Amino acid sequence: MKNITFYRRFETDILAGRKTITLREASDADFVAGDQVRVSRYEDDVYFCNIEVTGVTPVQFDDLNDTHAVQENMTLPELKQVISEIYPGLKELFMIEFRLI
Ligand SMILES: CC(=O)Nc1ccn([C@H]2C[C@H](O)[C@@H](CO)O2)c(=O)n1
Repeated sequence: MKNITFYRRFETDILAGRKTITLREASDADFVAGDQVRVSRYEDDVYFCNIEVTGVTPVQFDDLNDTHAVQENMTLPELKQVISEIYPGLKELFMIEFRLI
C-alpha cells in the first residue's frame, strides 16, 4: 500500500472529514484515483488513517481559489501562505482529492 504523510497539525481535520484535498509537488503526487493510501504524520510517522484517492489534478498556484481553501478547511490567504512556506516559489501543484476509508 502506498503511503502519504501530513503535518500533524492537519490530523484532526482529516479525521473529521474537514480536509478533503492536499496540494503537493509532482514528486509527492504519484497517485491515481482508486489508490488506497496509508496516512501517517510527517513528524513521527505515526499511522492515523487510510484514505482513498478520488482524483489527482494539476493546479497552478495562481489559480488557487476559495473552493480549494474550503476543501483544505482554510481561508484562501491561509492556504497560499501554507503552500508558500512548504513549497517556496513553486507554481505547478497537484491537487489530490481523497476520502476517508
Ligand atoms: C513533506 C510534505 O511536504 N508534507 C506535507 C505537505 C503538505 N501538507 C498539507 C499542507 C496543506 O494543508 C496541504 C497543501 O499542501 O497539504 C502536509 O500536511 N504535509
